[in-house]
Amino acid sequence: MSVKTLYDKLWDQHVIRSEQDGTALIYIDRHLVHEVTSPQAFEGLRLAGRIPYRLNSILATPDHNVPTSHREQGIADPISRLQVETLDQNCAQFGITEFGLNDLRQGIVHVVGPEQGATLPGMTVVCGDSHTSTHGAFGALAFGIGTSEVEHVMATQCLIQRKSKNMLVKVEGHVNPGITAKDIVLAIIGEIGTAGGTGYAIEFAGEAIQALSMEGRMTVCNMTIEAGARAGMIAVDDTTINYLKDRPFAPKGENWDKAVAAWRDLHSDADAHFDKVVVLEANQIKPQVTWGTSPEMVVPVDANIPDPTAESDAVKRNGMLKALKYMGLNANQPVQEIRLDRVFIGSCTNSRIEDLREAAAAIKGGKVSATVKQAMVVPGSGLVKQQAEQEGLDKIFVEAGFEWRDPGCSMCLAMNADRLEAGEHCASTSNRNFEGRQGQGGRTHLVSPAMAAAAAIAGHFVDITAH
Ligand SMILES: CC(C)[C@H](C(=O)O)[C@@H](O)C(=O)O
Ligand code: SF4
Repeated sequence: MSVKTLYDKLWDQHVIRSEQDGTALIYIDRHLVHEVTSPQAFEGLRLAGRIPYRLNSILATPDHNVPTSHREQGIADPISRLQVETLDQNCAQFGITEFGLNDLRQGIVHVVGPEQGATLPGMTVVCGDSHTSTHGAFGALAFGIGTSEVEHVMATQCLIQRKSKNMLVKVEGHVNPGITAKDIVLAIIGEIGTAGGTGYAIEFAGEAIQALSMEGRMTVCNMTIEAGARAGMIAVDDTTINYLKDRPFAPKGENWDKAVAAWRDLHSDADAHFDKVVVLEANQIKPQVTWGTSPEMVVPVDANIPDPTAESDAVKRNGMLKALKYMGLNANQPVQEIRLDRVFIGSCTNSRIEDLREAAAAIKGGKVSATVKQAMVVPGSGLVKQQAEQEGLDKIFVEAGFEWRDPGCSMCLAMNADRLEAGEHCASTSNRNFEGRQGQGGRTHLVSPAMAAAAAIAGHFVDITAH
């Protein structure tokens, strides 16, 4: 038997046909759908008189355009309302399972899929959304697709792809207390850059990755796309299997046992070849804060903002100057001096139960600083929200002065009512800090949930690992 990487195995198990020119037709097991990238796909099906090939492979939920408060009043913005209603109508017409706005199971599609056990090891998982890489945490081949591909998958259950190269990112040893999956992935992106993974499928491995919970692994794989790779993945182990047991969509009884036996092979073989290998030492990773307008513009919280004059590459130097201008920051300024106007804890990167526990723990009885206009916590799904309330986390947040919202993408991107005003600085647990991402002129700093919560209390960034 030939020696394979995890990616090779997943690929080989799904290829239907390969062509001489490198293109291949692959089979898709799971198709997740949200309201933004599906309307034209459904319209295309209708116009061609087609129906979805395998209905039970599809799971839909609205997330980007949903309001995160006063849901009983419906959706005020007409464009958002139309998007969400269109998804409802399409799902009803084609017979697709949808967790609608008022369903307890509704939430961000990348939180909902795994939570339901709809994302399983060994699957190919697609969604018209770049953060589909999240699902690779389960030893699945998961990647985002465009709207025309959404239609193609619905009609045929297949997709035309080219195989990527193999890249291994190994995080060796153990992280220090207070360092989370978010810090690990930001440090990786700081190291390899936002184009570092272009053309590769990345496998994350090493002791520090194995030590992560499924929530943490999802945070890491979620940001693979920010490192330039469409798919990121982590080998299956007991953590994966224990997480999935008894989830609604997971196999049961004898089928579960058979599935687990097959899943145990979902790891790279000992001598598997990777085209590129990057190694990080976990104990060198500090709490990370982005200072610029790209996730690679990241530094440890105890550092100063980099000085463009020290950068020899002219393209990079100009990028840094432009970012500093947009962010209203100066070279060499200590990161901990950055004052925050808003704090957002949520998004498909960091809105799972463990993230909320970490954020609540970092509050330590404090109150949101008077200089912070708004601090909000947006759970990733209705079920995460319910779990958090059962644990009393909502009370910790509300007593400290945070707003406790309903699930959705919320302030991760300005596609709903939650957004930044021009010039505002936001400590955000999301994954993108591009210009205008959280609202026109808004300034995003990507951090972990614990770092965001601590910054809300202090009014500026603080090193949560300092004694
Ligand atoms: C709206 C959607 C297509 C988009 C994506 O693909 O990622 C969004 O989720 C984002 O995070 O920018
Ligand atoms: S939470 Fe943010 S990153 Fe995730 S799917 Fe929604 S908009 Fe995209």
